Amino acid sequence: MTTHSTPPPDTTAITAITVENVRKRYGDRDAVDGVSLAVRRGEFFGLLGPNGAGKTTLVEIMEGLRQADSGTVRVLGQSPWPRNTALLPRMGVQTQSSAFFVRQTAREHLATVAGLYRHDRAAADRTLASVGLTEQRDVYVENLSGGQRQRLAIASALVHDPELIFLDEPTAALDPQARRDLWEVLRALKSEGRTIVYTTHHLDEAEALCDRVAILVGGRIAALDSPHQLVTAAGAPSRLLLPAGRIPVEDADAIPGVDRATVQGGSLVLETAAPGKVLRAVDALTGLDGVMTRTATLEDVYLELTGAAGEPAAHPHSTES
Ligand SMILES: Nc1ncnc2c1ncn2[C@@H]1O[C@H](COP(=O)(O)OP(=O)(O)OP(=O)(O)O)[C@@H](O)[C@H]1O
Repeated sequence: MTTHSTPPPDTTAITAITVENVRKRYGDRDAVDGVSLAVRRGEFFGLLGPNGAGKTTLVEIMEGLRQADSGTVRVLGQSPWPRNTALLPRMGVQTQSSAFFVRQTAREHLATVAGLYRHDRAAADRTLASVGLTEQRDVYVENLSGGQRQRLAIASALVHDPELIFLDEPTAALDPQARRDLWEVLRALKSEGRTIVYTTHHLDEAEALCDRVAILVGGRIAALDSPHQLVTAAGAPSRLLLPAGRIPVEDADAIPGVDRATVQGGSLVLETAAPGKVLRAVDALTGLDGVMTRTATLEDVYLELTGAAGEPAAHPHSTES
């Protein structure tokens, strides 16, 4: 009898990164404590979690900058550790401590980085323009503002046209307009089919940009799903806001469907799981002029999961990977 061994399926066409049961310990502290996840090709994948949750450690393991104690990691079908030089041209990495050639202008710096990857000056100019630094191209790196430097760090991660991009809090030092401009740059990168792994503390940003997010707490995944699914599954209450004083708080509390009524910053806030019913009741009482509704956001889910103590939630929303 002959036996046919079936080759393992080639998942590299659909999966950019696979992390299986990865652990990393520093002294007696588990920085990453048995994390498994898969990032799909072309996916905008967010990594969220409080300070010290293990995000940077996990990302550095994926990038091949740090060795896991145990578990397996595959990036674009290859192991990133020991330092895999074949992966470098295919990955773009922006970190919180990106290094610059400080005695160069922004343009010279980027052309130097492009040159390391055998890309030309035109690539440097294109990328400078895409992050809104054309006007600063002749400014020495050391004379750039914090936000401009951050944009140069992002440009340095993009200039060689990588298919997989790691960005670590890229909008941390950006003003609101630059932040929105960067969102457009990132959306364009995604629409070109690139995979983006995005660490951020801005939950609005994760909600606006990411296809899926993993919320890390204490080195473990507390939730992993699309922002929409996480918000829907959490069943967090909606809020109706009325100008304070329009209805006494006690009366508002007694409206059927209202879970809690409070006064916050000039508004009467009604928390409810039945916004339609409460809206109709408010309409009957005072009309709907000046009434605003706020649905639950990823921030509500995040705060519930991470809690004040930052301990892992007992019941993860999803462990899908
Ligand atoms: N090189 C190191 N040596 C010892 N402990 C470390 C080292 N790097 C990180 N840690 C510890 O591991 C834990 C996870 O840190 P990590 O930087 O991965 O968290 P993070 O989620 O990226 O946090 P932040 O949001 O503050 O950047 C923390 O308790 C941190 O103090």
